[in-house]
Amino acid sequence: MKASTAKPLAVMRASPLRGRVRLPGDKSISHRALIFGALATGTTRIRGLLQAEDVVNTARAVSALGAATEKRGDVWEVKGRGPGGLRQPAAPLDFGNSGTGARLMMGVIAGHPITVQMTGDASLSRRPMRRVLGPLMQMGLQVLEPGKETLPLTLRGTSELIPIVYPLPVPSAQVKSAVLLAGLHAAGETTVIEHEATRDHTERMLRHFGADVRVVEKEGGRHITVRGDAELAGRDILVPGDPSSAAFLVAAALIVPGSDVTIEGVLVNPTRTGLYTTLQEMGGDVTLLNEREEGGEPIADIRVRASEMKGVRVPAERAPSMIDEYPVLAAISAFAKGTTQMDGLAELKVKESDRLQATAAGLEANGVAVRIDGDSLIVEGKQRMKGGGCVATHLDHRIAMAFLTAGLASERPISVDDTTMIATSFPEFRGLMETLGARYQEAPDQ
Ligand SMILES: O=C(O)C1=C[C@@H](OP(=O)(O)O)[C@@H](O)[C@H](O)C1
Ligand SMILES: C=C(OP(=O)(O)O)C(=O)O
Repeated sequence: MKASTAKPLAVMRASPLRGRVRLPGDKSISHRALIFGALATGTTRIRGLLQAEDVVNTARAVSALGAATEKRGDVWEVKGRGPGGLRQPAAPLDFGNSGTGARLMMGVIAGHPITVQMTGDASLSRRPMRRVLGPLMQMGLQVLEPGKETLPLTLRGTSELIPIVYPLPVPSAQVKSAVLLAGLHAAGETTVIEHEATRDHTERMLRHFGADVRVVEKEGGRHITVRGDAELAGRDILVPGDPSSAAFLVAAALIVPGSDVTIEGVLVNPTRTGLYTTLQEMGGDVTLLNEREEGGEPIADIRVRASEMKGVRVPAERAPSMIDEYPVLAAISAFAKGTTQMDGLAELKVKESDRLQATAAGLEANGVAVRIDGDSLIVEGKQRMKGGGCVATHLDHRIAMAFLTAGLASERPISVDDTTMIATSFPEFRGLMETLGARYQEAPDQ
């Protein structure tokens, strides 16, 4: 039996998707704008902040730490506390479903002499925190439940953090960012070394706030250094449209015959655009128009038209630049001609669900030949998807949206067992898809 709060949904076939839309703000940038604003001296004004549950939880957390956040019209204001100025919260901080919120805030808490209990939902409470706690403990953070590596956790920070040089053992922007945020409060220079480029919004935005961030490419790695006497100054931030949310609209337009959709103002930072490169290689008619820069990030309008696609091999080194897009890429690979092989997907196993398993199971339930081989996912594209299956979403928004996208072109309707998690990243998903021509229908509880 499913929990009674689950909201199953079925996809009805779509007429051609057409129109121009603008998407809500990027989730990664939204979290960072709130957090950096809280650390800065003065007020930060954020336009285009994503108003989804993950980001709302981060806003609540920074408020509970003393940095008041307030919405005035379409601008979010954060009253920064200045260096070392966050205070002990009166209650545990609940990060809900959000790995980014929880892990980045661990880096912030590490540098303040406060004791903080952190909690999350069932999905977040299963996700590995050692990857962040390890380096932060080297710097001086204490975990009051020794040996425990999952939420809930109680952390005690210090105003005397020790700077470190930390080679990232996994390609994770969350780990990189947590260590750099702690480094802002350490005595001296903290360096993170990454061998695979992960999203660089922390580096870009810290500079925008006035921090001294140096990036040096050497010995095949990026050495990112921050100085610990940083004093950030409150800034204006404009959050571009989220390319990870745009992915569902782009994928839908590619597979529904006759579609022609333009999505305006999408972030096209090269550390985020692996999916778009891949879709172009598959023969997808995806064009970036009107490329420009806004608020230190590259953005563009994305035009996409329904296309016949062919299977490709997606190299492992591309994974960090499209890590959240594999469920939807795998789902629409079924509509391509031939095999699509996606390599280097180990990190997919530790997201909101084990996305490697959940994606493969969802495809199988809908008549697609798929297999997992080590860290690779291999989908046999037959230019069609039978459909008719119900997909188990495991508290994972991207699994839900991936199959609510594929179902727009499947032969029989696809349903998902729960849609509530979509609100964590993209509450407007259904409304926007319907504006373009998609149709969904509440499905009976499974
Ligand atoms: O830093 C970020 O904003 C994010 C980094 C990625 O996670 P990892 O750092 O675990 O790869 C990504 O999956 C997540 O959606 C957002
Ligand atoms: C992995 C994701 O987010 P987070 O790690 O912040 O929960 C995601 O949005 O796909």
